[in-house]
Amino acid sequence: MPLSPDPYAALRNAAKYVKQFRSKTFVVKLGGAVLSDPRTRKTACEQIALLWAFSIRPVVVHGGGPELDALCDALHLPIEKVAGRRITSAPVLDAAKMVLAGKLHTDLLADLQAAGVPAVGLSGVDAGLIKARRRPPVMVTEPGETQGRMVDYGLVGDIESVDTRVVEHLRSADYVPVIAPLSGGQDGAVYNTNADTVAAAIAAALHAEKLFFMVEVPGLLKDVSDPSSIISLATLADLASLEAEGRLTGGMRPKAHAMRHALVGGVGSVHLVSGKQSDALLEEVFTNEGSGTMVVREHPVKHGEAKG
Ligand SMILES: Nc1ncnc2c1ncn2[C@@H]1O[C@H](COP(=O)(O)OP(=O)(O)O)[C@@H](O)[C@H]1O
Ligand SMILES: CC(=O)N[C@@H](CCC(=O)OP(=O)(O)O)C(=O)O
Repeated sequence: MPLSPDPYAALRNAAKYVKQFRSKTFVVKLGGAVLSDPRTRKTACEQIALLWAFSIRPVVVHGGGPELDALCDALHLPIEKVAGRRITSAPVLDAAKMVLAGKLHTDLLADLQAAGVPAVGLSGVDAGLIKARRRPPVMVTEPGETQGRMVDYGLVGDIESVDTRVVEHLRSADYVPVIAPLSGGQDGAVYNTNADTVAAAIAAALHAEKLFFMVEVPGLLKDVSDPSSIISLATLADLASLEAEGRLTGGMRPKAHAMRHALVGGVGSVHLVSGKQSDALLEEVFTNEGSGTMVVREHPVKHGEAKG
């Protein structure tokens, strides 16, 4: 529901949340679908700028899957994803570096800067921020399949540790870190790591108040083909049921895993909001009803309590 049409009532209501979230850390993960359209990217940056203006401390993590698909296509490299994660050969990893720590990353920094956010770009490789090891071949069962199959993801990194010192250093000087989903391994290795996984690990390591995923859809859907089937509030148990029923497919699978990781790791709540609908992030933060899906560990918000 949008803000109240009475501007003073809206202001009073929003002020409650501004006070509650002042100095709190919000990790905002921008998905590829939001980033690949310059208009939605700009709108997302403007919303992040408003959080920043209200003394909320954002840390941005970005994806870039669709832009990487486009480069792989142009370079005649195969695009293979299993359970929402990319099989990454050496040439695909090179393409990932070009997109995720190159063009897309720089364009996002420029938009954040234009919106008034003092953004500084990093990847997980910088100052050992994200250390990973190569994912060994794993058994994966896709929704609808009865039997799993062994998948070798190639140069995909499973996160082993997060060293937030460089992030804290930037934040202590009032910069906003913007993190690309690459990770560093032993002996100078670089790995491709899913951006949802990175966002969850960063949010947990920073003890973030909230983690937001800005996505193409309005929120978590009971039926992915029906945008009106949005679930406003879910617990981890609800998420597990949806997964068991095969209702989470494609990119929502690593996201579900990431949500679980963040909440178990101590993040207060995880939110899935539209990156396409203007102001959906602000609505989720500053209104009682919110706009998307709020996921909490176990206890549903008490009846009548606000979502914000
Ligand atoms: N139950 C579900 N609810 C919402 N989205 C879902 C669901 N199951 C699958 N999806 C898909 O997951 C997508 C989000 O994952 P992904 O494409 O990886 O996002 P991004 O790269 O933008 O972070 C949605 O756009 C939607 O197509
Ligand atoms: C291992 C793996 O899947 N890495 C992802 C990294 C980018 C990403 O996660 O982008 P989105 O958030 O837009 O999906 C990839 O190569 O697509």
